[in-house]
Amino acid sequence: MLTLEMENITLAYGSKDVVRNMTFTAIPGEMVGLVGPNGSGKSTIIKALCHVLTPKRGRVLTNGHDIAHLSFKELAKTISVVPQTPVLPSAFTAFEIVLMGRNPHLGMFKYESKKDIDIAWEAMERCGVQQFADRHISELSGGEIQSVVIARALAQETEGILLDEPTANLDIGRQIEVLDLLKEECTNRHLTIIAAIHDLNLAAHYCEKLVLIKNGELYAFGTPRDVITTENICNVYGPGSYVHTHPLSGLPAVLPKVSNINGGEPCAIQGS
Ligand SMILES: Nc1ncnc2c1ncn2[C@@H]1O[C@H](COP(=O)(O)OP(=O)(O)OP(=O)(O)O)[C@@H](O)[C@H]1O
Repeated sequence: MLTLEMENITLAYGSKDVVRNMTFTAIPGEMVGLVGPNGSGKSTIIKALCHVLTPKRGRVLTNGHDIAHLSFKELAKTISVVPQTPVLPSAFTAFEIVLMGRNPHLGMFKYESKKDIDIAWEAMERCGVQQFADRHISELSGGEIQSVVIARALAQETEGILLDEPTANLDIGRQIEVLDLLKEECTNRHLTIIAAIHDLNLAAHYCEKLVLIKNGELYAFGTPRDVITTENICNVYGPGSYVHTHPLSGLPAVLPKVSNINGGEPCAIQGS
């Protein structure tokens, strides 16, 4: 089981700090959503959590150990990553891409065993992409590729999964399928999942905790009910939306304010 912590992290590109003093913790069985406007630092945080980017200050801890001291292989056995724009070899089939998830588990100069092949195939079935197994990755749509890369992360069998906009290229039906699957994996296998998610309503529905980021700084951290309030959302994203309570789930739901465009008056603000 994996506890993943950011401890007072500052992240920079060159001399420019883009994330400052970021602290939060994700625990097993919890999905944590990174939410915030474009350019607020979500992808940069994901990069630091998988040690692609070294912090200027602060530490990333896996079960209390500084991630900087883990070997590449140890890290790959602990955390898998679904990037926003995966760079994949176009000549590979979808199955070969998913099988790559087994690489950290192979010995030196060893090929995949039948067990590795079974695990990769099962991950494809769980993600509903088995029908693409023999197709080259260059022949798949953006949404199909995204699902294949999620299958690769599951095949890696790590206790932590980081996802940068996992539903960005998916239609609403697939968004729900993918988030249902991640939620089920998270709950049943006690995984620790951190995902950058733009859609605040999906984030509120699926995540136990949210990290709300404004200009690279932590604006709020807590449950969706604590974090998604009209006041917080307007302060971070601007005044165009309001938060009401979803009639079925009781969770916060974000809608545009009624504007003069469709003849209405701005709505009274609720739930702040
Ligand atoms: N490689 C880079 N070099 C320099 N600056 C960068 C680099 N990558 C990102 N940035 C800058 O860092 C800031 C944070 O970017 P980041 O991609 O983390 O934001 P984000 O919240 O993921 O945005 P989005 O929601 O648009 O994907 C932005 O100002 C961006 O321009």
